[in-house]
Amino acid sequence: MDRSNAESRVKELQELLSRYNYEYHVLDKPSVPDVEYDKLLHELKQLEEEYPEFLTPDSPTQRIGGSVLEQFSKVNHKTPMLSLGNAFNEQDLRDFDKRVRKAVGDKISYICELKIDGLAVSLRYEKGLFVQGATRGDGSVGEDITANLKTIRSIPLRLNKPFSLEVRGEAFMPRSSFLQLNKEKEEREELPFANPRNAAAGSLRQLDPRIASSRNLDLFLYGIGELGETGAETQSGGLDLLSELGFKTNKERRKCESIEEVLQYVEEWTEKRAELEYDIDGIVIKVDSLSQQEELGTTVKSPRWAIAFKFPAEEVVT
Ligand SMILES: NC(=O)c1cc2c(N)ncc(C(N)=O)c2s1
Repeated sequence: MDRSNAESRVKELQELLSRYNYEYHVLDKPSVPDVEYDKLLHELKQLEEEYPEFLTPDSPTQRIGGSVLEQFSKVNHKTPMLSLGNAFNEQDLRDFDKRVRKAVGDKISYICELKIDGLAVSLRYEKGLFVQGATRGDGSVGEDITANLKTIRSIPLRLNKPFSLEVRGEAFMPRSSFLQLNKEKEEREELPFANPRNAAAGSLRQLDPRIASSRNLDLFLYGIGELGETGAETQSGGLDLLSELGFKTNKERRKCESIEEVLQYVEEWTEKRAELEYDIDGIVIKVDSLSQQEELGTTVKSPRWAIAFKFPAEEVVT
């Protein structure tokens, strides 16, 4: 194949494989069998080896970086990654609703989202390209785990629009992967992980991205830093925008027009959370309007416009 054909074939394969990857890992609706994906990926790897000038950092072949890191460098979060205030029962939620109404009046809508039991991370994109990913750390300073996050196939290496923004989400390990990993650990007489959250945290803290890549991690995005730039007016609109940009968001979210509807949603998921393929440790309830969120503001450590209902800890069967 001559150079100019190689260049257009590389571009065609990068587009095609990014789309197939998106269909499989974000939409969970693959349009081609794995063997087709692997064949095309192999062809792209060969062409990029033969013509390295056509290799780009966002190519589907660049998910697993080469080097093993000595240590993680530090990342200062532009906007702090706050923690959430907790609610443990119906009265706590009613008190939250009262506080919100007192501050911004009675015209409010809430959005309820599943609280993923994983590790909070932030991803930074510049002109649409994934450039850096970090752990929450202490909320202001986290660890640079870009190489490990690149191995999570549902994270787009390039957005559908050349936006520069920071997004937040929860990295997690699906329960099936957790059970498989512990089975392999026990076979190797290694100490198993206590739960999927520890397994996800331990995997993202590996200095060798090849190990992180083997752990089948995933990520749900739920927040956009500096929302204003993107024109979203509500949290639910922000989630729709994240989906449009190619991110994986959790589809179980629900708009609630009253605290009664919030309580219903909490009740529903208290019952059926075991049906999910991943662990959740509660429900996050947020005031949907971003201008009302601004009005409510934050305390030093958590937003006044959101609260986490925590499920009662499950009795550990010994
Ligand atoms: N600490 C936080 O602010 C959050 C933590 C989490 C979490 N673990 N899962 C889901 C959400 C969400 N959908 O907003 C949030 S928000």
